[in-house]
Amino acid sequence: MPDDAVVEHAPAKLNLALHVVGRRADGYHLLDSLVAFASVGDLVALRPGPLSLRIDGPFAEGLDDGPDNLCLRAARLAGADVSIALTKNLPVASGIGGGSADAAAVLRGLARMGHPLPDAPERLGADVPVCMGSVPARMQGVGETVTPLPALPRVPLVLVNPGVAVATPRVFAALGCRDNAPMPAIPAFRDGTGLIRFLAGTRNDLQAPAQDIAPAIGQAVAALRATGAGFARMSGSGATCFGLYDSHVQAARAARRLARHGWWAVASELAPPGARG
Ligand SMILES: C[C@@](CO)(OP(=O)(O)O)[C@H](O)COP(=O)(O)OP(=O)(O)OC[C@H]1O[C@@H](n2ccc(N)nc2=O)[C@H](O)[C@@H]1O
Ligand SMILES: Nc1ncnc2c1ncn2[C@@H]1O[C@H](COP(=O)(O)OP(=O)(O)O)[C@@H](O)[C@H]1O
Repeated sequence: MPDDAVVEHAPAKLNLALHVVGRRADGYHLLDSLVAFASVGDLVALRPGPLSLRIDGPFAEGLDDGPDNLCLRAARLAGADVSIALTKNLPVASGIGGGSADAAAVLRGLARMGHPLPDAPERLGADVPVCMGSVPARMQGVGETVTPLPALPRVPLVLVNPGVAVATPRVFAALGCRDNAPMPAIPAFRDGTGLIRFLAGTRNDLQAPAQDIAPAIGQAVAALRATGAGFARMSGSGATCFGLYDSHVQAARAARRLARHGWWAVASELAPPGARG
């Protein structure tokens, strides 16, 4: 029987740099972030039918498939009745935007099925606008200002999650200073070395407060460096960390070593534009 599913890849979002540069009156923080996407991600498949959600995949357990799931919230925002199958490959609530990526993938898929994109997708989450395009971008404001950047080099990387949950609001609340300097101007990068040189002059302002809450994050970053990463940092509000490597062989070997700690560790690469898994 032919399958009429519309399939969308929901790539992991990486905050390669994340500067917190202020705070709005409503408590949301103003950000300045270099966002990229990895080739690893979740998968959503949409089929015509009454609104429903089925979840499988390595991180399906523990993720609620009820009405608050971001896939269903996205479909409701678009006013669409659709049957959604989500393959959850990314750890939940871990700083790589899995929920936002899923919501954006549902909206993209619905657009392919003829449903107009809803206004203000940021109502679903601060990371949804950048996940809509899933291309490298400078993200500012509270996430609603997205400026696409030229393609990044396809740098081999490893994502590692030390298995600790850190709640995003708690990390923001633990920030020492909320008025930090913005990122420097972002040049075009010819290779991974140029990208790493730039990142060395940037920060993730959420890493120190997240590490105070969950010291395993510091251990994960140190372990990435010990496996030869030329650069390692936490993404978003954590706890997932990334390391950038010279080669895919080195990244694959590092992921195998890091997994021996009992951590989720996958080798991937910075996704080329248009990559859809
Ligand atoms: C920190 C970031 C950086 O990309 O990534 P993650 O760690 O979530 O991946 C995002 O801004 C998170 O985006 P998202 O996870 O969609 O956040 P939301 O659900 O909108 O907000 C969760 C909570 O985080 C805090 N929050 C979020 C975004 C922001 N700019 N300022 C904030 O203070 C608020 O307390 C808010 O109630
Ligand atoms: N489809 C989904 N995938 C992941 N998380 C979801 C989803 N729907 C709702 N959530 C909820 O959204 C929150 C943020 O999840 P996620 O986007 O994975 O994390 P983060 O914003 O830290 O990268 C979690 O508390 C989770 O329970």
